[in-house]
Amino acid sequence: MTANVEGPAEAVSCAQLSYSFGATNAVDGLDLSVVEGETFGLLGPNGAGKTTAIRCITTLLPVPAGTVRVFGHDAAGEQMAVRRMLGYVPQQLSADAGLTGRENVALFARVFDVPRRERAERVGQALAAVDLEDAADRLASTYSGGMVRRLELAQALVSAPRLLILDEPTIGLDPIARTGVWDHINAVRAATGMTVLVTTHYMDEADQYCDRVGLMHRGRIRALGTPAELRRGLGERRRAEGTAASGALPTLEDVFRDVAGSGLDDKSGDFRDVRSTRRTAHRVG
Ligand SMILES: Nc1ncnc2c1ncn2[C@@H]1O[C@H](COP(=O)(O)OP(=O)(O)OP(=O)(O)O)[C@@H](O)[C@H]1O
Repeated sequence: MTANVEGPAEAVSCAQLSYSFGATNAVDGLDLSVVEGETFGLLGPNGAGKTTAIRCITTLLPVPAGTVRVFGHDAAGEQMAVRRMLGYVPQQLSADAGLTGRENVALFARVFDVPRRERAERVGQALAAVDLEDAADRLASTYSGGMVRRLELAQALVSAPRLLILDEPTIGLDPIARTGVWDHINAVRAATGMTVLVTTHYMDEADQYCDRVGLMHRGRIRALGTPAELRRGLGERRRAEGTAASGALPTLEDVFRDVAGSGLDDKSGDFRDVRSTRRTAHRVG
């Protein structure tokens, strides 16, 4: 491990991480570095390997090749130390509809070993951080989609993680609910200095909320930088090639299409849409 006397620590470091499902190389030699305190967006088309990489980082999948470190702890050899550092909001529903909001968060507090005498206060603080105090004693089955997402955020925050990992936190939410989720993430971040690693398919969110983004395609990062750097880079390249559209600066979506190329136009997008819609309907219904 390298001594890092100056500057922020590395919150996540993946070196040559690979993970295969049979013949499918889902993650294929991924190098990734997330700096402490930043919000890092992992973008990429369906099937790029984002969720698989995240599951390796959270220790939910093993690390068969390469290394993964979270604040210096090896995900392969120090699983419990890694888990104690992070809060994780997965794509799938993690709240129990048959429990109240408070009971759901209390369950996570127990699982994450929040000391018994601090639990009630910490659960209250986590619910307050996502603006769910008034609804805390209602069954989660009565919550809207946006409230469920905020509840899942409270579950992940109750252990006061140094690193919050969110897999598509705003998928299927209306624009106001999406803004609400981000406002709460950013408020906690401002108060605690927490690092955030997020995947999203919403380029506008990545542009607005992420300090840096990595565009993943076929298992590894193909473009990396601040959203502004990536947009500027594509603009300069197009001007040099003489292919710049008059007046219009490239958007992050243009960068995404440039990196992912024809991969965007295959069948997976349609399947994805269906899956997202179903997932949202399931959440809210
Ligand atoms: N449990 C699994 N069994 C077999 N193949 C899998 C499994 N999970 C993922 N894959 C495959 O691994 C590849 C990467 O999938 P992954 O879910 O990591 O991508 P992703 O970038 O998160 O996609 P999305 O944006 O659609 O969530 C895809 O080809 C996918 O079909």
